[in-house]
Amino acid sequence: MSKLRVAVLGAKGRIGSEAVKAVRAADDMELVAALGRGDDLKTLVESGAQVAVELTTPDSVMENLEFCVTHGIHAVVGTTGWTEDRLAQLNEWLAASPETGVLIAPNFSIGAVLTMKFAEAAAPYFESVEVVELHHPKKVDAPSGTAARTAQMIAAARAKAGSPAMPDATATALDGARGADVDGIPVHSVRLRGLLAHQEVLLGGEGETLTIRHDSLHHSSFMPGILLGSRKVVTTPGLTFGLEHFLDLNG
Ligand SMILES: NC(=O)C1=CN([C@@H]2O[C@H](COP(=O)(O)OP(=O)(O)OC[C@H]3O[C@@H](n4cnc5c(N)ncnc54)[C@H](O)[C@@H]3O)[C@@H](O)[C@H]2O)C=CC1
Ligand SMILES: O=C(O)C1=N[C@H](C(=O)O)C[C@H](O)C1
Repeated sequence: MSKLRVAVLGAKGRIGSEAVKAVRAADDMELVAALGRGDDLKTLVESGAQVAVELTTPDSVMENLEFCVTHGIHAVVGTTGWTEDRLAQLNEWLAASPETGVLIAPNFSIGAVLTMKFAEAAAPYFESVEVVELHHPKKVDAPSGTAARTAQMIAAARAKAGSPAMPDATATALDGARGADVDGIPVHSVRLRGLLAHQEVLLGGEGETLTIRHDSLHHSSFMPGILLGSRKVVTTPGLTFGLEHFLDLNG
């Protein structure tokens, strides 16, 4: 069987360099290109890449994806910074290239995906929910893509269940003291030397609290998700948002 031809964009970065090693080590994949900032995207075409793993920065990801999608190269995207406008633009490009697949995964680690699903399931049963994400201090965006997605899923679950507004008597607050508001869910961002990627979802009800915590201790935690996404995206045209869609979480 022929090997899947995979390229990595952002190949010298923290997660990109780990992805290069993971693709090289996968028996069913061939690393055909490893591009950094300033490298020519035409290399993707010349190398015959079928999948581009996009692990760059929020200011680079759109240009890279436009190139990939318009050249029929599937993409597995871990880069953060997604907004409704950006997703609409990506969907426009995909509409003109209907056989191409793009997976955007706010988080590739199975534990983080499960944290999001558990938080979504638990949210309607508690009066209060807040998200705390904790990352290494070189991270350029806040809140994390994972925390933003978690908060969106919690808010949607609460809206579906008809949950009332959360109790909060705050009358005066310093700017930022109550965190960022993501669809009505407070999200707090900590940047601390020594950390990698961590998240807590705090849920509170009458006389009890539930804390769902996930820790990524090494970038290796993201690799099984990147490899799985690369294998699946080639047969999944259009936009898939969230690795959970490529996992059987009910089995
Ligand atoms: N979805 C997930 O599970 C994960 C996502 N991330 C996200 O991945 C992104 C990268 O994170 P890190 O590796 O920590 O950052 P980093 O700053 O270490 O790496 C980014 C790399 O991309 C390169 N780059 C920038 N523009 C480029 C371009 N146009 N073409 C090729 N390379 C380019 C930079 O020079 C740098 O080497 C961030 O958005 C981060 O939030 C990080 C870890 C896990
Ligand atoms: O920048 C990081 O490191 C990470 N970014 C992603 C995010 O913003 O959610 C995923 C993970 O948290 C690591």
